[in-house]
Amino acid sequence: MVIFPNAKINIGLFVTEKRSDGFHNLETVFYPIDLRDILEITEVKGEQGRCVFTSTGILIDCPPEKNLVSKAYAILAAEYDLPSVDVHLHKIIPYGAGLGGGSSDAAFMLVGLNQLFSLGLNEEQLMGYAARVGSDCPFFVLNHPVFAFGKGELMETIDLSLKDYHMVLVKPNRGVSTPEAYRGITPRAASFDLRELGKLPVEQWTGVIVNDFEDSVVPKVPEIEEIKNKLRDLGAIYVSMTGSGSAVYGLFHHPVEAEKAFPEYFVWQSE
Ligand SMILES: C[C@@](CO)(OP(=O)(O)O)[C@H](O)COP(=O)(O)OP(=O)(O)OC[C@H]1O[C@@H](n2ccc(N)nc2=O)[C@H](O)[C@@H]1O
Ligand SMILES: Nc1ncnc2c1ncn2[C@@H]1O[C@H](COP(=O)(O)OP(=O)(O)O)[C@@H](O)[C@H]1O
Repeated sequence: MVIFPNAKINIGLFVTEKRSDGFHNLETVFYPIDLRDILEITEVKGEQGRCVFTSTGILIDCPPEKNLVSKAYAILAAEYDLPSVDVHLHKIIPYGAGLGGGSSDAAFMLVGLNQLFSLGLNEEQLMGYAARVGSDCPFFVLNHPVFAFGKGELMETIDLSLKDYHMVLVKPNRGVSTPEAYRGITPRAASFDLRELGKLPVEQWTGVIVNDFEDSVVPKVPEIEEIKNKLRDLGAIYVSMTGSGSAVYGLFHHPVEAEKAFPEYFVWQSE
């Protein structure tokens, strides 16, 4: 089985409260984008409970057994008699980026195993297992635009489409780890109800739809501000960092020559 886990961007991100469990409550919109990894799951016949993980592409900075794909397998294998599998990930989505790539790989692994071995899990059950992998993992089970709150695991579907816009995504060479980014945050109340995002024209998002991580992350990765400025110079009508960074996206009315503008960085553009 070959599947293609996709990335997400955050549109607006308010970190509203530090919780007693050490996590933070947030309010954000998760929006799926068509930047994808490649994940191949192969059953090893006659064996049970073992997942051998290999990867190519971007080198992931953690051992195979710590990979979120292995974690997803282990969570299901603890409750179901799963045949052993060989899993190969071709990593294309940058990490330390705020694009949720690892969470997506894990969510697709859960969904893939459910299908491959006919486990009969419904969406709600899959989201429950995904929540044990990470806070933004359940989103990738749904994979349509949502308003997310709580730790990011609670979601309401929203009506929002960016298909009329061209998106350019740029990731500076330096990444940002999620726990480190949360450490720099001072929680504050949300200044806009992101459930209503679809009603606000993109042309009016600047200054209203903000990402609370930017204040603490940008001083550590000054390239983010340079990229935002360059995207604006290229004609972007809205620019923002996604998640805890360090990737930045811009929305345009027309396609632009982004690879030429950012030869030193990872660049992806929507079709
Ligand atoms: C910041 C966000 C915004 O969408 O995304 P990314 O930038 O990572 O993509 C998410 O909150 C990231 O979710 P995720 O990457 O799944 O985080 P987890 O693995 O659950 O948690 C990693 C660490 O981040 C902190 N954390 C995470 C989520 C949350 N709501 N509050 C937190 O304080 C905790 O320190 C936790 O130990
Ligand atoms: N399949 C995976 N893809 C990417 N990163 C993974 C994966 N599995 C585990 N990780 C670990 O997760 C870290 C990335 O998490 P994070 O910084 O939250 O990324 P992002 O903010 O881009 O979603 C990596 O540094 C790596 O150690």
